[in-house]
Amino acid sequence: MPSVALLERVSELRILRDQLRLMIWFHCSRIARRYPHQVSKEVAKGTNAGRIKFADKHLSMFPQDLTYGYYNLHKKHGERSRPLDWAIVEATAINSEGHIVPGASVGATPEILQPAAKIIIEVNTRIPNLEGLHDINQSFVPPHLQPYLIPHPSDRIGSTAIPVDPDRVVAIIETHKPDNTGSNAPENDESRAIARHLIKFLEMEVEEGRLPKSLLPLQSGIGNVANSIIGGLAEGPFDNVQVWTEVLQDTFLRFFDSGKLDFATATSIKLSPDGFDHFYKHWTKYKDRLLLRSQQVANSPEIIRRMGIIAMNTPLEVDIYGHANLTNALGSRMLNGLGGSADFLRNAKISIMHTPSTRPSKNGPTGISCIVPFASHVDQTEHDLDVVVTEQGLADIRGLSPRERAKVIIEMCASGL
Ligand SMILES: CC(=O)SCCNC(=O)CCNC(=O)[C@H](O)C(C)(C)COP(=O)(O)OP(=O)(O)OC[C@H]1O[C@@H](n2cnc3c(N)ncnc32)[C@H](O)[C@@H]1OP(=O)(O)O
Repeated sequence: MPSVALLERVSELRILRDQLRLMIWFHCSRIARRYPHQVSKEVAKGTNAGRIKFADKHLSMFPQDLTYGYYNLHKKHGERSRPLDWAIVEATAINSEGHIVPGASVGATPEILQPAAKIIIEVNTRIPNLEGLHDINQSFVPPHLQPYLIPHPSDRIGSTAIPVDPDRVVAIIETHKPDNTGSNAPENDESRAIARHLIKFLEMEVEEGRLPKSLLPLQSGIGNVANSIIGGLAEGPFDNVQVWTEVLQDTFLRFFDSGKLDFATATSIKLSPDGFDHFYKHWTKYKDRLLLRSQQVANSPEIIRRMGIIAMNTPLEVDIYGHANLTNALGSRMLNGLGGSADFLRNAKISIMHTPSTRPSKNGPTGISCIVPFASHVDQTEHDLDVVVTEQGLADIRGLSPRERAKVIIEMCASGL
Protein backbone atom coordinates (compact mmCIF):
# COMPACT_ATOMS: atom_id res chain seq x y z
CA MET A 1 0.00 0.00 0.00
CA PRO A 2 1.36 3.45 -0.88
CA SER A 3 1.79 5.95 2.00
CA VAL A 4 -1.11 8.14 3.18
CA ALA A 5 0.72 11.27 2.00
CA LEU A 6 1.10 9.89 -1.50
CA LEU A 7 -2.52 8.65 -1.61
CA GLU A 8 -3.73 12.11 -0.56
CA ARG A 9 -1.58 13.58 -3.28
CA VAL A 10 -3.08 11.17 -5.85
CA SER A 11 -6.65 12.20 -4.95
CA GLU A 12 -5.70 15.90 -5.18
CA LEU A 13 -4.22 15.19 -8.58
CA ARG A 14 -7.40 13.44 -9.75
CA ILE A 15 -9.31 16.64 -8.98
CA LEU A 16 -6.68 18.63 -10.81
CA ARG A 17 -6.53 16.18 -13.70
CA ASP A 18 -8.59 18.17 -16.17
CA GLN A 19 -6.52 21.25 -15.59
CA LEU A 20 -3.29 19.36 -15.92
CA ARG A 21 -1.68 19.69 -19.31
CA LEU A 22 1.48 17.68 -19.51
CA MET A 23 3.50 17.84 -22.65
CA ILE A 24 6.06 15.07 -22.92
CA TRP A 25 8.39 15.80 -25.73
CA PHE A 26 9.43 12.47 -27.12
CA HIS A 27 10.61 13.63 -30.47
CA CYS A 28 14.29 14.40 -30.62
CA SER A 29 13.86 17.74 -32.27
CA ARG A 30 12.38 18.77 -28.91
CA ILE A 31 15.38 17.62 -26.89
CA ALA A 32 17.65 20.61 -26.34
CA ARG A 33 20.36 18.94 -24.29
CA ARG A 34 21.40 15.44 -23.41
CA TYR A 35 23.61 14.23 -20.52
CA PRO A 36 25.53 12.06 -19.79
CA HIS A 37 25.56 8.86 -21.91
CA GLN A 38 23.53 7.92 -24.97
CA VAL A 39 23.08 4.95 -27.31
CA SER A 40 20.20 6.18 -29.49
CA LYS A 41 20.64 6.61 -33.23
CA GLU A 42 18.09 9.45 -33.16
CA VAL A 43 20.04 11.33 -30.48
CA ALA A 44 23.27 10.73 -32.40
CA LYS A 45 21.61 12.12 -35.55
CA GLY A 46 20.29 15.17 -33.68
CA THR A 47 23.69 15.77 -32.07
CA ASN A 48 25.62 15.46 -35.32
CA ALA A 49 23.16 17.82 -37.03
CA GLY A 50 23.72 20.35 -34.22
CA ARG A 51 20.10 20.23 -32.95
CA ILE A 52 20.95 18.52 -29.66
CA LYS A 53 23.65 19.74 -27.31
CA PHE A 54 25.02 16.44 -26.05
CA ALA A 55 27.77 16.53 -23.42
CA ASP A 56 29.31 13.23 -22.47
CA LYS A 57 30.34 12.79 -18.86
CA HIS A 58 31.72 9.86 -16.90
CA LEU A 59 28.80 7.93 -15.39
CA SER A 60 30.34 8.14 -11.92
CA MET A 61 30.52 11.94 -12.08
CA PHE A 62 27.26 13.03 -13.67
CA PRO A 63 24.96 12.54 -10.64
CA GLN A 64 27.44 14.36 -8.40
CA ASP A 65 27.78 17.26 -10.82
CA LEU A 66 23.99 17.50 -10.91
CA THR A 67 23.81 17.81 -7.11
CA TYR A 68 26.73 20.29 -7.15
CA GLY A 69 24.59 22.56 -9.34
CA TYR A 70 26.91 22.43 -12.36
CA TYR A 71 24.02 21.81 -14.76
CA ASN A 72 22.01 24.86 -13.73
CA LEU A 73 24.89 27.33 -14.01
CA HIS A 74 23.49 28.61 -17.32
CA LYS A 75 19.79 28.00 -16.66
CA LYS A 76 17.60 30.93 -17.64
CA HIS A 77 14.08 29.62 -16.91
CA GLY A 78 12.05 28.13 -14.04
CA GLU A 79 13.66 28.02 -10.61
CA ARG A 80 17.26 28.82 -11.44
CA SER A 81 18.63 27.26 -8.27
CA ARG A 82 17.08 23.91 -9.19
CA PRO A 83 18.91 21.85 -11.81
CA LEU A 84 15.68 20.17 -12.94
CA ASP A 85 12.13 21.47 -13.38
CA TRP A 86 10.64 18.09 -14.24
CA ALA A 87 11.60 14.47 -13.69
CA ILE A 88 9.85 11.44 -15.18
CA VAL A 89 10.68 8.22 -13.40
CA GLU A 90 9.70 4.63 -14.05
CA ALA A 91 8.46 2.53 -11.13
CA THR A 92 7.46 -1.11 -10.90
CA ALA A 93 5.78 -0.41 -7.56
CA ILE A 94 5.32 2.26 -4.92
CA ASN A 95 5.97 0.74 -1.51
CA SER A 96 4.09 1.26 1.77
CA GLU A 97 6.26 4.28 2.63
CA GLY A 98 5.50 5.90 -0.72
CA HIS A 99 8.97 5.20 -2.03
CA ILE A 100 9.60 4.25 -5.64
CA VAL A 101 10.70 0.73 -6.59
CA PRO A 102 12.52 1.28 -9.90
CA GLY A 103 12.51 -0.93 -12.99
CA ALA A 104 15.50 -2.48 -14.73
CA SER A 105 17.69 0.55 -14.08
CA VAL A 106 18.73 2.83 -11.22
CA GLY A 107 21.27 5.06 -12.98
CA ALA A 108 21.07 8.62 -11.68
CA THR A 109 17.42 8.39 -10.59
CA PRO A 110 18.04 9.11 -6.86
CA GLU A 111 20.01 12.28 -7.67
CA ILE A 112 17.48 13.31 -10.36
CA LEU A 113 14.54 13.03 -7.94
CA GLN A 114 16.37 14.85 -5.17
CA PRO A 115 16.27 18.35 -6.75
CA ALA A 116 13.43 18.06 -9.35
CA ALA A 117 10.64 20.61 -8.91
CA LYS A 118 7.90 18.37 -10.34
CA ILE A 119 7.91 14.59 -10.58
CA ILE A 120 5.87 12.27 -12.79
CA ILE A 121 5.89 8.61 -11.79
CA GLU A 122 5.22 6.12 -14.56
CA VAL A 123 4.19 2.78 -13.07
CA ASN A 124 4.96 -0.02 -15.50
CA THR A 125 2.46 -2.80 -14.88
CA ARG A 126 3.98 -4.99 -17.56
CA ILE A 127 7.00 -5.59 -15.33
CA PRO A 128 6.78 -7.58 -12.07
CA ASN A 129 7.27 -5.68 -8.82
CA LEU A 130 11.08 -5.74 -8.67
CA GLU A 131 11.26 -4.89 -4.97
CA GLY A 132 14.50 -6.29 -3.58
CA LEU A 133 16.49 -5.94 -6.80
CA HIS A 134 17.85 -2.48 -5.94
CA ASP A 135 20.21 -1.03 -3.37
CA ILE A 136 19.52 2.68 -3.00
CA ASN A 137 21.82 4.87 -0.97
CA GLN A 138 21.56 8.53 -0.16
CA SER A 139 23.88 10.89 -1.96
CA PHE A 140 25.85 13.56 -0.07
CA VAL A 141 28.18 16.34 -1.14
CA PRO A 142 31.67 17.08 0.21
CA PRO A 143 32.68 17.57 2.98
CA HIS A 144 29.90 15.17 4.08
CA LEU A 145 30.54 12.48 1.46
CA GLN A 146 31.02 9.06 3.06
CA PRO A 147 32.97 6.07 1.71
CA TYR A 148 30.84 3.31 0.19
CA LEU A 149 31.55 0.36 2.48
CA ILE A 150 31.14 -2.40 -0.10
CA PRO A 151 33.87 -5.05 0.13
CA HIS A 152 32.00 -7.63 -1.98
CA PRO A 153 29.74 -7.25 -5.08
CA SER A 154 26.72 -8.65 -3.21
CA ASP A 155 26.99 -6.25 -0.23
CA ARG A 156 24.19 -3.77 0.35
CA ILE A 157 24.51 -0.30 1.87
CA GLY A 158 21.04 1.17 1.27
CA SER A 159 17.33 0.49 1.00
CA THR A 160 15.20 -1.22 -1.64
CA ALA A 161 13.34 1.87 -2.90
CA ILE A 162 13.93 5.56 -3.68
CA PRO A 163 12.41 8.10 -1.27
CA VAL A 164 10.30 10.77 -2.97
CA ASP A 165 8.73 13.97 -1.66
CA PRO A 166 4.95 13.47 -2.27
CA ASP A 167 4.39 17.23 -2.54
CA ARG A 168 6.46 17.33 -5.71
CA VAL A 169 4.67 14.40 -7.40
CA VAL A 170 2.34 15.96 -9.98
CA ALA A 171 1.15 12.81 -11.75
CA ILE A 172 1.20 9.05 -11.50
CA ILE A 173 0.53 7.37 -14.81
CA GLU A 174 0.33 3.74 -15.83
CA THR A 175 2.10 2.17 -18.76
CA HIS A 176 2.27 -1.33 -20.08
CA LYS A 177 4.98 -0.68 -22.64
CA PRO A 178 8.20 -2.69 -22.79
CA ASP A 179 11.67 -1.13 -22.81
CA ASN A 180 12.59 0.06 -26.26
CA THR A 181 15.54 -2.22 -27.06
CA GLY A 182 16.75 -4.12 -30.11
CA SER A 183 18.09 -7.62 -30.46
CA ASN A 184 21.77 -8.54 -30.34
CA ALA A 185 23.79 -9.72 -33.31
CA PRO A 186 24.63 -13.41 -32.92
CA GLU A 187 28.16 -14.48 -32.00
CA ASN A 188 30.37 -15.05 -35.03
CA ASP A 189 33.83 -16.48 -35.77
CA GLU A 190 35.44 -13.13 -35.01
CA SER A 191 33.86 -12.67 -31.60
CA ARG A 192 34.53 -16.33 -30.72
CA ALA A 193 38.21 -15.82 -31.61
CA ILE A 194 38.39 -12.68 -29.42
CA ALA A 195 36.81 -14.59 -26.52
CA ARG A 196 39.28 -17.47 -27.01
CA HIS A 197 42.30 -15.12 -26.84
CA LEU A 198 40.90 -13.45 -23.75
CA ILE A 199 40.19 -16.69 -21.94
CA LYS A 200 43.69 -17.92 -22.70
CA PHE A 201 45.14 -14.67 -21.31
CA LEU A 202 43.03 -14.88 -18.13
CA GLU A 203 44.05 -18.53 -17.65
CA MET A 204 47.68 -17.45 -17.86
CA GLU A 205 47.07 -14.74 -15.25
CA VAL A 206 45.60 -17.38 -12.94
CA GLU A 207 48.45 -19.80 -13.62
CA GLU A 208 51.06 -17.15 -12.84
CA GLY A 209 49.28 -16.13 -9.62
CA ARG A 210 48.18 -12.63 -10.62
CA LEU A 211 44.49 -13.58 -10.51
CA PRO A 212 42.58 -15.98 -8.29
CA LYS A 213 40.98 -19.09 -9.85
CA SER A 214 37.52 -17.53 -9.97
CA LEU A 215 39.07 -14.32 -11.37
CA LEU A 216 38.27 -10.89 -9.92
CA PRO A 217 34.92 -9.15 -10.56
CA LEU A 218 34.31 -8.51 -14.26
CA GLN A 219 33.05 -5.39 -15.98
CA SER A 220 31.72 -5.65 -19.51
CA GLY A 221 30.83 -2.73 -21.79
CA ILE A 222 28.00 -2.36 -24.28
CA GLY A 223 27.48 -3.65 -27.81
CA ASN A 224 27.45 -6.89 -29.71
CA VAL A 225 31.15 -7.61 -29.25
CA ALA A 226 30.96 -7.23 -25.45
CA ASN A 227 27.81 -9.37 -25.41
CA SER A 228 29.54 -12.15 -27.34
CA ILE A 229 32.59 -12.12 -25.04
CA ILE A 230 30.37 -12.73 -22.02
CA GLY A 231 28.76 -15.55 -24.03
CA GLY A 232 32.27 -17.01 -24.45
CA LEU A 233 32.96 -16.76 -20.71
CA ALA A 234 29.68 -18.56 -20.00
CA GLU A 235 31.30 -21.54 -21.70
CA GLY A 236 34.77 -20.80 -20.30
CA PRO A 237 36.79 -22.56 -17.61
CA PHE A 238 36.12 -20.12 -14.72
CA ASP A 239 33.67 -20.94 -11.92
CA ASN A 240 32.16 -18.86 -9.10
CA VAL A 241 32.66 -15.69 -11.12
CA GLN A 242 31.49 -12.32 -9.76
CA VAL A 243 30.44 -9.37 -11.90
CA TRP A 244 30.69 -5.68 -10.98
CA THR A 245 29.58 -3.70 -14.02
CA GLU A 246 27.28 -0.99 -15.39
CA VAL A 247 25.03 -2.77 -17.84
CA LEU A 248 23.95 -6.39 -18.07
CA GLN A 249 23.23 -7.62 -21.59
CA ASP A 250 21.60 -10.86 -22.82
CA THR A 251 24.49 -13.27 -22.50
CA PHE A 252 24.65 -12.59 -18.75
CA LEU A 253 21.47 -14.67 -18.48
CA ARG A 254 23.33 -17.52 -20.16
CA PHE A 255 26.28 -16.93 -17.82
CA PHE A 256 23.89 -17.25 -14.82
CA ASP A 257 22.20 -20.31 -16.31
CA SER A 258 25.59 -21.99 -16.91
CA GLY A 259 26.07 -22.02 -13.12
CA LYS A 260 29.47 -20.28 -13.54
CA LEU A 261 28.33 -16.80 -12.53
CA ASP A 262 27.67 -16.50 -8.80
CA PHE A 263 26.61 -12.88 -8.47
CA ALA A 264 26.26 -9.80 -10.68
CA THR A 265 25.72 -6.18 -9.77
CA ALA A 266 25.21 -3.28 -12.21
CA THR A 267 23.34 -0.01 -12.56
CA SER A 268 21.00 -1.21 -15.31
CA ILE A 269 19.85 -4.19 -17.33
CA LYS A 270 19.54 -3.80 -21.11
CA LEU A 271 18.24 -6.99 -22.67
CA SER A 272 16.76 -7.71 -26.08
CA PRO A 273 12.92 -7.90 -26.14
CA ASP A 274 13.16 -11.74 -25.87
CA GLY A 275 15.78 -11.42 -23.12
CA PHE A 276 13.51 -9.12 -21.08
CA ASP A 277 10.53 -11.47 -21.53
CA HIS A 278 12.66 -14.37 -20.29
CA PHE A 279 14.10 -12.33 -17.40
CA TYR A 280 10.72 -11.12 -16.11
CA LYS A 281 9.16 -14.58 -16.49
CA HIS A 282 11.98 -16.18 -14.50
CA TRP A 283 12.71 -13.20 -12.29
CA THR A 284 12.57 -15.16 -9.03
CA LYS A 285 15.33 -17.43 -10.34
CA TYR A 286 17.75 -14.50 -10.82
CA LYS A 287 16.55 -12.35 -7.91
CA ASP A 288 19.02 -13.48 -5.24
CA ARG A 289 22.05 -13.34 -7.52
CA LEU A 290 21.51 -9.85 -8.86
CA LEU A 291 21.61 -6.27 -7.53
CA LEU A 292 21.17 -2.88 -9.19
CA ARG A 293 22.82 0.20 -7.66
CA SER A 294 23.02 3.88 -8.50
CA GLN A 295 25.57 4.71 -11.19
CA GLN A 296 27.52 6.77 -8.69
CA VAL A 297 28.24 3.57 -6.74
CA ALA A 298 28.42 1.10 -9.64
CA ASN A 299 31.00 3.30 -11.37
CA SER A 300 32.81 4.50 -8.26
CA PRO A 301 36.53 4.69 -9.19
CA GLU A 302 37.46 3.91 -5.59
CA ILE A 303 35.48 0.64 -5.54
CA ILE A 304 36.70 -0.37 -9.01
CA ARG A 305 40.31 0.05 -7.95
CA ARG A 306 39.84 -1.59 -4.53
CA MET A 307 38.04 -4.65 -5.91
CA GLY A 308 40.62 -5.11 -8.69
CA ILE A 309 38.00 -5.22 -11.44
CA ILE A 310 38.82 -6.76 -14.83
CA ALA A 311 37.36 -4.18 -17.27
CA MET A 312 36.50 -5.02 -20.88
CA ASN A 313 35.15 -2.48 -23.38
CA THR A 314 34.79 -2.01 -27.13
CA PRO A 315 36.26 1.01 -28.90
CA LEU A 316 35.57 2.34 -32.38
CA GLU A 317 39.31 2.33 -32.82
CA VAL A 318 42.44 1.91 -30.75
CA ASP A 319 45.81 3.20 -31.82
CA ILE A 320 49.20 1.55 -31.77
CA TYR A 321 50.21 3.53 -28.66
CA GLY A 322 47.11 2.50 -26.67
CA HIS A 323 44.82 5.54 -27.02
CA ALA A 324 41.21 4.52 -27.55
CA ASN A 325 38.34 6.26 -29.30
CA LEU A 326 34.94 5.02 -28.10
CA THR A 327 32.65 7.79 -29.22
CA ASN A 328 33.49 9.76 -32.38
CA ALA A 329 33.96 8.10 -35.78
CA LEU A 330 36.72 9.88 -37.72
CA GLY A 331 37.04 12.23 -34.77
CA SER A 332 33.81 14.08 -35.38
CA ARG A 333 30.74 11.86 -36.02
CA MET A 334 29.36 11.06 -32.61
CA LEU A 335 28.10 7.49 -32.31
CA ASN A 336 27.46 6.53 -28.68
CA GLY A 337 28.47 8.00 -25.37
CA LEU A 338 31.54 7.05 -23.39
CA GLY A 339 29.39 5.91 -20.47
CA GLY A 340 31.44 4.46 -17.67
CA SER A 341 34.22 3.06 -19.81
CA ALA A 342 36.79 5.52 -18.46
CA ASP A 343 35.65 5.06 -14.85
CA PHE A 344 36.52 1.40 -15.30
CA LEU A 345 39.49 1.48 -17.65
CA ARG A 346 41.47 4.00 -15.64
CA ASN A 347 40.90 2.20 -12.35
CA ALA A 348 40.63 -1.50 -13.16
CA LYS A 349 43.30 -4.03 -12.24
CA ILE A 350 43.33 -5.16 -15.87
CA SER A 351 41.99 -2.74 -18.52
CA ILE A 352 41.09 -4.55 -21.72
CA MET A 353 39.93 -3.21 -25.11
CA HIS A 354 38.34 -5.84 -27.33
CA THR A 355 37.45 -5.12 -30.93
CA PRO A 356 37.43 -6.77 -34.33
CA SER A 357 40.57 -5.62 -36.20
CA THR A 358 38.35 -4.28 -39.01
CA ARG A 359 34.69 -3.48 -39.49
CA PRO A 360 32.57 -3.38 -42.64
CA SER A 361 31.94 -0.09 -44.44
CA LYS A 362 30.15 0.89 -47.63
CA ASN A 363 33.40 0.04 -49.46
CA GLY A 364 33.65 -3.55 -48.31
CA PRO A 365 33.65 -6.03 -45.44
CA THR A 366 36.93 -4.72 -44.01
CA GLY A 367 36.50 -1.06 -44.93
CA ILE A 368 37.19 0.37 -41.46
CA SER A 369 40.38 -0.42 -39.59
CA CYS A 370 39.95 -0.51 -35.82
CA ILE A 371 43.71 -0.61 -35.17
CA VAL A 372 44.98 2.76 -36.37
CA PRO A 373 48.25 4.73 -36.34
CA PHE A 374 46.74 7.47 -34.19
CA ALA A 375 43.22 7.70 -32.75
CA SER A 376 41.15 10.45 -34.34
CA HIS A 377 39.55 11.19 -30.94
CA VAL A 378 40.80 10.05 -27.53
CA ASP A 379 38.49 8.87 -24.75
CA GLN A 380 41.01 6.67 -22.94
CA THR A 381 44.66 7.54 -23.03
CA GLU A 382 47.74 5.38 -23.46
CA HIS A 383 48.10 5.53 -19.67
CA ASP A 384 44.85 3.64 -19.08
CA LEU A 385 45.07 0.45 -21.12
CA ASP A 386 46.75 -2.89 -20.33
CA VAL A 387 45.54 -5.22 -23.06
CA VAL A 388 44.25 -4.87 -26.63
CA VAL A 389 42.63 -7.91 -28.22
CA THR A 390 41.22 -8.56 -31.68
CA GLU A 391 40.38 -11.79 -33.52
CA GLN A 392 44.02 -11.74 -34.70
CA GLY A 393 45.53 -11.98 -31.23
CA LEU A 394 46.15 -10.30 -27.90
CA ALA A 395 48.65 -7.54 -27.15
CA ASP A 396 49.71 -7.39 -23.51
CA ILE A 397 51.06 -3.84 -23.23
CA ARG A 398 51.57 -3.72 -19.47
CA GLY A 399 54.88 -2.14 -18.60
CA LEU A 400 55.79 -1.37 -22.22
CA SER A 401 57.07 1.93 -23.58
CA PRO A 402 55.14 3.59 -26.46
CA ARG A 403 57.60 2.22 -29.05
CA GLU A 404 57.31 -1.31 -27.64
CA ARG A 405 53.53 -1.02 -27.47
CA ALA A 406 53.27 0.03 -31.12
CA LYS A 407 55.26 -3.02 -32.19
CA VAL A 408 53.26 -5.54 -30.19
CA ILE A 409 49.85 -4.04 -31.06
CA ILE A 410 50.67 -4.09 -34.79
CA GLU A 411 52.08 -7.62 -34.58
CA MET A 412 49.32 -9.15 -32.47
CA CYS A 413 46.16 -7.17 -33.30
CA ALA A 414 46.24 -5.59 -36.75
CA SER A 415 44.60 -7.46 -39.61
CA GLY A 416 47.54 -7.17 -42.01
CA LEU A 417 45.21 -5.89 -44.73
C1 LIG B 1 26.52 2.29 -20.11
C2 LIG B 1 27.95 2.11 -20.24
O1 LIG B 1 28.69 2.85 -19.73
S1 LIG B 1 28.55 0.80 -21.10
C3 LIG B 1 30.31 0.80 -21.09
C4 LIG B 1 31.07 1.84 -21.70
N1 LIG B 1 30.65 2.49 -22.92
C5 LIG B 1 31.08 2.09 -24.09
O2 LIG B 1 31.77 1.10 -24.18
C6 LIG B 1 30.69 2.95 -25.27
C7 LIG B 1 31.52 2.71 -26.49
N2 LIG B 1 31.23 1.50 -27.19
C8 LIG B 1 30.13 1.34 -27.96
O3 LIG B 1 29.25 2.19 -28.04
C9 LIG B 1 30.00 0.04 -28.76
O4 LIG B 1 30.68 -0.97 -28.08
C10 LIG B 1 30.53 0.20 -30.22
C11 LIG B 1 29.61 1.11 -31.01
C12 LIG B 1 31.95 0.71 -30.25
C13 LIG B 1 30.56 -1.19 -30.88
O5 LIG B 1 29.30 -1.75 -30.83
P1 LIG B 1 29.02 -3.27 -31.27
O6 LIG B 1 27.56 -3.48 -31.12
O7 LIG B 1 29.93 -4.17 -30.59
O8 LIG B 1 29.47 -3.33 -32.78
P2 LIG B 1 28.62 -3.27 -34.12
O9 LIG B 1 29.50 -3.89 -35.14
O10 LIG B 1 27.26 -3.82 -33.99
O11 LIG B 1 28.59 -1.71 -34.38
C14 LIG B 1 27.59 -0.87 -33.92
C15 LIG B 1 27.56 0.35 -34.85
O12 LIG B 1 28.76 1.12 -34.70
C16 LIG B 1 29.38 1.35 -35.96
N3 LIG B 1 30.83 1.38 -35.80
C17 LIG B 1 31.57 0.58 -35.04
N4 LIG B 1 32.86 0.89 -35.14
C18 LIG B 1 32.94 1.93 -35.98
C19 LIG B 1 34.01 2.73 -36.47
N5 LIG B 1 35.28 2.49 -36.13
N6 LIG B 1 33.72 3.75 -37.33
C20 LIG B 1 32.43 3.98 -37.70
N7 LIG B 1 31.37 3.26 -37.24
C21 LIG B 1 31.63 2.26 -36.40
C22 LIG B 1 28.96 0.14 -36.78
O13 LIG B 1 29.07 0.39 -38.17
C23 LIG B 1 27.51 -0.05 -36.34
O14 LIG B 1 26.70 0.89 -36.99
P3 LIG B 1 25.22 0.49 -37.46
O15 LIG B 1 24.49 0.15 -36.19
O16 LIG B 1 24.71 1.73 -38.13
O17 LIG B 1 25.37 -0.70 -38.34
